[in-house]
Amino acid sequence: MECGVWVGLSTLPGTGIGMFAGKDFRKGETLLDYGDHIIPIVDISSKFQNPKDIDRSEVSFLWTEYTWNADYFGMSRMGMDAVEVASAGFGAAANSFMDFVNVKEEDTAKYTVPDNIHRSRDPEAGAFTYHHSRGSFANDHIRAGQELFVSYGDKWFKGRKKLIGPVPITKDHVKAENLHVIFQHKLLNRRPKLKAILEEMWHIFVGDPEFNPWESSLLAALPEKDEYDLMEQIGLIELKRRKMVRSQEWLEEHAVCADNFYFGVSSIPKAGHGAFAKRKLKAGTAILPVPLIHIPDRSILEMYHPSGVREKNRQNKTSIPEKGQQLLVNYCLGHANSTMLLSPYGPAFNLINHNQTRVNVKLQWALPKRSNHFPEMLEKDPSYFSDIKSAKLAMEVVALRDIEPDEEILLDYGEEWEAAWQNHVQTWNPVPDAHDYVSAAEMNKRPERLRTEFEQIYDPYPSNLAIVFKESYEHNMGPYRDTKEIGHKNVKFSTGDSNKHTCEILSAKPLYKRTVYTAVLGIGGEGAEEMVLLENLPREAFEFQDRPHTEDLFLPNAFRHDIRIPDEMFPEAWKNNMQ
Ligand SMILES: C[S@@+](CC[C@H](N)C(=O)[O-])C[C@H]1O[C@@H](n2cnc3c(N)ncnc32)[C@H](O)[C@@H]1O
Repeated sequence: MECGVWVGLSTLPGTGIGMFAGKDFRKGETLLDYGDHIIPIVDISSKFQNPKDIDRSEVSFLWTEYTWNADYFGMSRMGMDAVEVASAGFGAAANSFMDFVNVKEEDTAKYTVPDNIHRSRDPEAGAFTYHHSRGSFANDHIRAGQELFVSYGDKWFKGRKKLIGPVPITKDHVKAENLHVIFQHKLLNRRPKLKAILEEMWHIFVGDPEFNPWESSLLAALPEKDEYDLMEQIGLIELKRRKMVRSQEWLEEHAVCADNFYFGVSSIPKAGHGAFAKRKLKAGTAILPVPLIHIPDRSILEMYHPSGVREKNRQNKTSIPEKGQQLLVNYCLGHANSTMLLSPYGPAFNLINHNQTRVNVKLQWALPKRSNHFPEMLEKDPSYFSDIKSAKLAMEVVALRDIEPDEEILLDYGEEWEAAWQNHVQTWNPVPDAHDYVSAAEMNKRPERLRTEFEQIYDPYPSNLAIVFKESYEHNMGPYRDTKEIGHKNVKFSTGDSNKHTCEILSAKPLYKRTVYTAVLGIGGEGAEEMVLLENLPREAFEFQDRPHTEDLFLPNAFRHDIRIPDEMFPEAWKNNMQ
């Protein structure tokens, strides 16, 4: 069967699912016809400051093991507190093995607002993410069957030794092989250089005060006992590489293809982006793996203003959600009678839209032989899942009928979702000031001259916008190096990004057929900032930024509803919330 990327059990024992190449890829080639869908999870840490949550001793949120820091995507300024990013697809579902990384993930995502959706007229505003298509590429020549490994970075593995044990990090395999050579051929053969070698070993084992053989990522890189002869012949790297390959037959039986779709704007007006069939898909076949992160208590996704949380902490009151729910809710699977939500973290599922008349796919629990799905979990109470620190559930998307190439993939999200959506559209009204709203992304495309602080008094920008100075500009160019420190002041807002600075435009003047600006920048951290006056700055040195909590996903009237799991497949044991 033709398939570029498969999802099945990883070749790394005990690590759940992995992703596999279904064909050869040249270095630089794109792995899938769609990138990761990017969903921000905002201010989630403020949940942990909530007395109600502290009472519950430990709040478990498994996504934190899979998310990315929003700094990578320039999204950290969205919230008041930390912003994490769910990068469903390679960013969350691929394993990492540092000496064998063969996939490069883009560190940016695309930003588009399809169908010109605007909060002044469209009930769809803020109901889906505008960040998408984070691509992944082969960073080496990849052969069919090889497991695909992304880089989590050495730091990630070092920080998780207690949780997952020692895992070899960068260069550990070369070091481990050298260690073996030293033992076998130099020390054991008692060559005259014994002293130097012993010193080297001493350094490796004893010189490092942190060294503990059971925690050593280097020793973890050594092969199994019966593999030493083979290592002698082909080397440790090649030995390991051969173990990270699945045959085509294995993949067809034990994995599900993740390469059946491409990305596009939905055929449903204003529904956002969608998934489209890349090839003919046969009725009754599993056409997409859906690995799931369990969220035993959906209240973790209630969203509120962090200052509101602090205020409530002081008064020792339980929290009342002030800002609705995280956008992630719209991408989760749930049931009316349960606090449990399941959040898909593999590729493409987050793109699938709802339709009841054109529905062509359904969900089913995954077959354990071709996923990381443990049916016994369906017998447990939701509270049991709080202590489960790795994903153990999976579904599959199954074609209900033959699906032709280019057809949009559509799922029935359930009666309750449909009713909630109809009600939302019928009762929706724009928020006050919606007509004035222009997003920073839109504003940054406009070529017009920036308004000075004085001009903004009588002709203000929409209140969601701030102008910031980009430090990257400072590094690249610099006709204005002539800076003057002019004092300190309290910051108006945090740019949420150490490379961007708050600024005020004092004046604009023409210089060699272009406009240049004089601006005061605030440089420094929280609280008081150092003020610096810069002159002759071009427009490229500035950008508009959305102030925290102003983007569409924070709209109090944005639609929020989980996708409903059909009654017939929802476990009785999970029904802890009978209304
Ligand atoms: C799982 S996402 C589907 C992908 C989404 N279109 C996107 O661009 O990210 C679910 C969200 O898509 C939108 N959506 C899906 N089906 C829709 C429909 N039939 N009509 C309107 N909006 C829809 C809603 O905003 C919903 O909350």
